[in-house]
Amino acid sequence: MAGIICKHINKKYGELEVVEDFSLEVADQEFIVFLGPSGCGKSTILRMLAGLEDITGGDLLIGGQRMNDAEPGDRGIAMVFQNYALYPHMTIRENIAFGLRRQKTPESEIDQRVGAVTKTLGLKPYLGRKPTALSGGQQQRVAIARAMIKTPDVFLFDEPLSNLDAKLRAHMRVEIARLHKELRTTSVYVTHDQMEAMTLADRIVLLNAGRIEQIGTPEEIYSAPRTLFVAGFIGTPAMNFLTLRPRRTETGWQLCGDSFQLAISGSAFDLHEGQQVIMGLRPSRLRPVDAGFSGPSVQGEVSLTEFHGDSVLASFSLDGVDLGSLMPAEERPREGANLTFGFAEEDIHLFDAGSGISLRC
Ligand SMILES: Nc1ncnc2c1ncn2[C@@H]1O[C@H](COP(=O)(O)OP(=O)(O)OP(=O)(O)O)[C@@H](O)[C@H]1O
Repeated sequence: MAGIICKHINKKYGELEVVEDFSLEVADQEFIVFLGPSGCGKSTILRMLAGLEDITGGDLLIGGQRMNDAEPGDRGIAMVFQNYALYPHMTIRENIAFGLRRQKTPESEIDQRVGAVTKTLGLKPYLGRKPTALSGGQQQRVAIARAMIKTPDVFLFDEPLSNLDAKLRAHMRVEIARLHKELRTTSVYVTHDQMEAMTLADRIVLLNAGRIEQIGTPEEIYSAPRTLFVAGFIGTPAMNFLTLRPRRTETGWQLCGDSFQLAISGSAFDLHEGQQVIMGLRPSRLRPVDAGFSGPSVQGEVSLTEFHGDSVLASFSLDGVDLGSLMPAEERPREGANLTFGFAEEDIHLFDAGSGISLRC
């Protein structure tokens, strides 16, 4: 087992810097997920950890040892790829045993270890088959078995579930979580799927354009996004955003839109007169309220309702911006209804409109 330390790592392709000043400490046994949009540098960082890509600058330590120039095979890692990377001419047993056989491990030990991992992963019935005779999910399980059998210090996963359909992806996600609970091997997992990140990660590293936007537990990233980018990236349906101007009042602050004002205490935020701010509100926190509601609220005419199963997303427009309110399906409003949507001050996220940085103190 081993922790990983990345100190000011960067990666350049010629003049193009695709990873900038990346610093992170992954604790022993931790499950870290790199999350971000396509092209943000997740795979490049993972490949630098694996030794499949040179590190342009900075230091990489695995288990306390500097690994910048170590061969992939000398890093104590095992990697699971999106495309499974199985040998098509070999049986499942041969695929799983390949690494051990190359290390000249005695056959009796290979048998025992193949038996153990295939039992854990439910692969025993398929040992004699070739990879093409397995489904995508089964092939990915073989790829995981092949990584597991090496008993590495660190697992690296590069979008391992991307080629699977939604149902199988959800199933394999649970399987990977279960394996981690059992093995506690330090893991770094790359995905652009926020559900995978939220459910698997001890901590998420959210990346954007080669830079870290935020590092935190799934709860921290969801409930206290530090930037507008994080707030917009995490959460389904996406967060509502409105551009407002704060004005000081005798009792607190007024957030002024073009056609409405919201009175808040503002005590949790670093606000200034004359500033432009962006308010974020999760659709699930914006709910129809009665006339007696005393908290902050906005009004709007429901233009569309979308059925989501247990819930309904009602859309309305305010200051020319489309907003959504997520409510239980049985409260589905009539399209055209004029409603008041209320929320709690604690549910407000405020960001500086220029820098995109959270204004929460
Ligand atoms: N060999 C290369 N030469 C030049 N640029 C590259 C090379 N490999 C990757 N890049 C660039 O580096 C950036 C990061 O790529 P990377 O594959 O790490 O992104 P990613 O976040 O993993 O994206 P995805 O989710 O689409 O795989 C991208 O802009 C990509 O175009």
